[in-house]
Amino acid sequence: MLLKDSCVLEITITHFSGFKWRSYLKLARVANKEHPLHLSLGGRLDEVVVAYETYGHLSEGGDNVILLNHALTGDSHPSAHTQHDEKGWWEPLVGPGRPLDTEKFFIICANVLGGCQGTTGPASPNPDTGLPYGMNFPEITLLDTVHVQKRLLDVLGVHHVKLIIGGSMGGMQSLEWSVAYPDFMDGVMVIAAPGYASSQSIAYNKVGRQAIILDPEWREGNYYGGIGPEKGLAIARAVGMITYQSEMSMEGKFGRKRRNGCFEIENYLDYQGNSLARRFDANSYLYLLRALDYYNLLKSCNSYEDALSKIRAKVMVVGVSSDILYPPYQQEELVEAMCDSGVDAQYALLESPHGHDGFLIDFHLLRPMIRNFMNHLIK
Ligand SMILES: CC(=O)SCCNC(=O)CCNC(=O)[C@H](O)C(C)(C)COP(=O)(O)OP(=O)(O)OC[C@H]1O[C@@H](n2cnc3c(N)ncnc32)[C@H](O)[C@@H]1OP(=O)(O)O
Ligand SMILES: N[C@@H](CCO)C(=O)O
Repeated sequence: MLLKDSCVLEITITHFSGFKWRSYLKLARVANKEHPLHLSLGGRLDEVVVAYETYGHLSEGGDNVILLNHALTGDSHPSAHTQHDEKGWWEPLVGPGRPLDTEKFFIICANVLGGCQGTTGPASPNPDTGLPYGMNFPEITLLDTVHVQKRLLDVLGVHHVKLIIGGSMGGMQSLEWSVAYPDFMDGVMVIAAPGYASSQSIAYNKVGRQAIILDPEWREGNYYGGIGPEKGLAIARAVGMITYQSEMSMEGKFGRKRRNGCFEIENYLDYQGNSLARRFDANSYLYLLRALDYYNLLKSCNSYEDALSKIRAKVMVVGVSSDILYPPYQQEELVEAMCDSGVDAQYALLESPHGHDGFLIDFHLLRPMIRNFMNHLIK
């Protein structure tokens, strides 16, 4: 659905003080009272603004679009726009002459629904009250984020994309895309993401959420303008960081080294936890972890096979050899099920010691994988 009154807004209102305005950030309203967003779990949003960035130029035929999806705590900034701009989370992969080549392709990256970097989320004002939603924000799924992205592409006049790509939560969104809008893309590349959230991954998320909601500063989610549950969020991130690494990478980096009376791994987890507490909204973290828990391609269909058989795109699934969060057998299982459903799907293993976050570190290994898949799409 194309909203006739969609427009780029001058500012987005958010009550999250860690929101970082970047000069290349663009905003689009993709839902309003006349065209609300009906959510998969029954809720509704009467106002949705999406924060996004674009790289390169849309070709005349509109056949050069790549949609790039970020992971849990990422944002719409995968790469610097100029040499003076801040580096992004996929800097070595996105840019002129890089595998996601901004001289050839029009690359779009949007902050997710429920996020805290410009797109509508729990820190946004509830249009009914003018106050931040907090925990009155409706429950969301990654499929809802996909519908929001689709509305954004409609607004941008994009009718087809060459590739949808992402790692971790970004990979899950890419898969949701391939099932929800099967004819909209030529290819989908999914890195370090499973076909559904495992019980173990839900367990880690449970601990993270508990750390936040048991922080007295969480105040049932009504902390905007105050301190907020910084300690709880830092603990939640520490748990997450353990799952994003591997025994080998931690042993290599920290071993049993000590400093200031603590093991270095403890210092590291404190540092990473506190860093996230400064740059991320705790309520967004709660909602996005829950969306990860709900992720299950079964949901939109009668069976996993039914869902996968809808896919028309060519698919490349990459597992990270040392990933303890979404171990490679989960990607192998997914590709096997896809092939059984008649999908043109391939599997590749990224041999990395860095664990789940290998997709944010081992760029030299990802580079040829992306290039090869792009060539496969162009054939
Ligand atoms: C799409 C997206 O997913 S976007 C979100 C991705 N970004 C994040 O997750 C942000 C958190 N950062 C990270 O997890 C990592 O930096 C990665 C995955 C991006 C890269 O991994 P690596 O290159 O192996 O970095 P590493 O895990 O060693 O972390 C480096 C940071 O920890 C700090 N650090 C390292 N050792 C210690 C220690 N013993 N004590 C305290 N701090 C430490 C470093 O100073 C550095 O800080 P900086 O990021 O402020 O410069
Ligand atoms: N470390 C990344 C990946 C998590 O899946 C992030 O924070 O988004």
